[in-house]
Amino acid sequence: MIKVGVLGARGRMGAEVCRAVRDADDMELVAAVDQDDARDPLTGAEVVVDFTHPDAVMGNLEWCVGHGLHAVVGTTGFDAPRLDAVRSWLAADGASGNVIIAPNFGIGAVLMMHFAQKAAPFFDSVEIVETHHPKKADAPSGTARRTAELVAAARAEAGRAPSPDATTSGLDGARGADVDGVRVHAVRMSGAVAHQEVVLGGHGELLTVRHDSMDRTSFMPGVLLAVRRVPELDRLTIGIETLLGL
Ligand SMILES: NC(=O)C1=CN([C@@H]2O[C@H](COP(=O)(O)OP(=O)(O)OC[C@H]3O[C@@H](n4cnc5c(N)ncnc54)[C@H](O)[C@@H]3O)[C@@H](O)[C@H]2O)C=CC1
Ligand SMILES: O=C(O)C1=N[C@H](C(=O)O)C[C@H](O)C1
Repeated sequence: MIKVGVLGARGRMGAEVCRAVRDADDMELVAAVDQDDARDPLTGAEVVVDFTHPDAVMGNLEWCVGHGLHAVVGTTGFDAPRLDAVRSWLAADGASGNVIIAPNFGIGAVLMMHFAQKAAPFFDSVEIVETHHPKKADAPSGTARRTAELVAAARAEAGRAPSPDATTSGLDGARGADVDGVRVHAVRMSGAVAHQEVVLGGHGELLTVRHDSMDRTSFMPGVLLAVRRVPELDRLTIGIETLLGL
């Protein structure tokens, strides 16, 4: 049995993870911790899953690495300096745990990102529209940021010029956020869970790659896969693509 602890256990995702771990035949939920709870019960876990808040996750992760625990992190808000900090903790003398940080654990969402990355070099234009529930703290979503980075890298490698855009005047924000030269638009909508469209445009045609998470159970197969595999990974892994053989 894999002993699992959950950080953010009373949140939307954390509560779903607790359910999924309890239902898994090969896992045991040994600690369910939320804000202001002591972290000590997590020391009985082999793998800690974090779905908390971008402001909280770095402190949690440093603590997990310092205690030799493997960590599966779904919390968003990771940029290059944050990832460098995690790498430095993992490289410290005596550090023994591995960490996987994934902006999206939905299998369909990972495939959507992969398909967008594959398509990106073939089109003149690409923009991303993400739609989430209005209680989401960060914008754009971690998934949209990561998709933009992957799409931008694929286009740069193929020698693609930036998406054409003749805008010379406009209201702030009208053209979305610029992530590595890719425009990202964030919609916050009651009734939504997590949705993303990558729109690609070329000669007389548009291709839309779309994914919808209708329910937070959509993330659980990916979370459980990461919990099972994190002990055999090499220090820091970004995304679950490699776990899926992509
Ligand atoms: N990677 C993925 O597939 C997914 C990632 N997310 C991300 O997960 C994060 C959480 O999302 P939700 O569950 O919707 O948020 P939420 O607000 O419902 O839950 C967060 C929970 O974390 C707790 N918390 C805050 N600080 C804490 C701390 N220092 N220690 C322990 N618990 C703490 C809060 O009290 C709350 O119960 C967000 O960053 C979100 O973007 C959400 C869905 C899927
Ligand atoms: O906050 C959410 O809900 C989600 N967050 C992640 C993100 O920011 O990409 C993953 C998914 O989109 C749901």
